[in-house]
Amino acid sequence: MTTDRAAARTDAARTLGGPPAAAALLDAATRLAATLPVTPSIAFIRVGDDPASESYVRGKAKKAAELGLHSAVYALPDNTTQADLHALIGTLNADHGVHGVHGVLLQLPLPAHLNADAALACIDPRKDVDGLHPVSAGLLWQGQPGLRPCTPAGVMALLDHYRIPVAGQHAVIVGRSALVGRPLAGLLLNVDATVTVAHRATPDLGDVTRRADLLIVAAGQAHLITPDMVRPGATVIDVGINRVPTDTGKARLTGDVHPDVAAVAGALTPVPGGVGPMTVAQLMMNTVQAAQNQTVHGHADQSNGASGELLR
Ligand SMILES: NC(=O)C1=CN([C@@H]2O[C@H](COP(=O)(O)OP(=O)(O)OC[C@H]3O[C@@H](n4cnc5c(N)ncnc54)[C@H](OP(=O)(O)O)[C@@H]3O)[C@@H](O)[C@H]2O)C=CC1
Ligand SMILES: Nc1nc(=O)c2c([nH]1)NC[C@@H]1CN(c3ccc(C(=O)N[C@@H](CCC(=O)O)C(=O)O)cc3)C=[N+]21
Repeated sequence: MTTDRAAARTDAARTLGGPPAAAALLDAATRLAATLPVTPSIAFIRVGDDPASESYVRGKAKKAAELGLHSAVYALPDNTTQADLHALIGTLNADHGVHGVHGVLLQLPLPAHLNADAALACIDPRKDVDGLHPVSAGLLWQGQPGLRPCTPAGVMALLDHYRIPVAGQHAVIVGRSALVGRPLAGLLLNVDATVTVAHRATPDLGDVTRRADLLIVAAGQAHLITPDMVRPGATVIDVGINRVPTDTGKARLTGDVHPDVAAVAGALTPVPGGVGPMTVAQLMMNTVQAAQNQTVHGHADQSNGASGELLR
């Protein structure tokens, strides 16, 4: 009877919704913030007029306000120079004290004439709430405490929330960006997964993805992952956010995973409503932790992140 019912269903996969897991993370961030002597404060820097970046920063600032954190958005014009950008970061780095800034987030991508890596490297590592400074990346790869990139850390929090086992599992990541794929590989390795990272030069992507117990896709290619590329019962995390046109002329968001994968996977994150909300929630947690590291005795002399909770 059970078998018949399972066979009749097209959506076998358990849906791993982002909002409940994000709510738990936001609640933890709120409780930690309440123990601090300061109101955590984050500065967003956005350059140019990319509509997606505008909307992401608006969403993050709104969430910060909901949690009672301070935030400020620095929207710089498209013709901003590298020196202007570094000067603003320097000012925010130096803004210490009771009403100071604890987190600095540089929204990517930047206009083509600007060097994002050079700008990210200017951020004080203690204020690197996006976890993209080379110091943060190095600490992650050494398995040391530090601020972790929000999307990869949000994926880990989502897996944790839904009690998806990671230790001993074969995790396959599609994508190797500094923002998502690479740091995710480090985080999974730190909790004892066996990790494979695939990219455009991987000759037979399906051959690799079919080996995954845990498949995480961050390629930015709508519906790249089809059902034949997924081992039955695997957990599939769809990080991709793709804007595709619809008949009505309005863009619709879709992931890197084809919807038919739901018939094969054991568990699957939706897009939207999956990893996206986790990214925003993790940023709030990182901001509160950065504020703690900068203000609470015993945390102040750390280069970036000291609490045991940051280890993974
Ligand atoms: N939900 C969220 O919170 C977030 C979602 N995103 C989304 O995640 C996606 C990835 O983002 P990001 O990492 O910044 O993107 P990048 O474009 O920087 O990196 C994409 C990676 O995917 C690989 N890739 C692309 N196409 C293929 C393919 N056909 N086969 C194998 N590998 C492929 C690329 O390989 P190669 O290196 O060889 O070029 C690259 O490593 C995007 O859709 C983005 O919008 C990003 C951040 C947060
Ligand atoms: N320095 C930097 N840090 C980032 O973290 C960063 C970045 N640059 N550049 C771009 C990507 C993308 N990103 C998302 C954040 C939230 C959602 C999100 O909340 N998505 C909602 C839907 C949002 C909508 O409807 O548009 C969801 O998936 O449900 C998505 C994507 C962070 N990024």
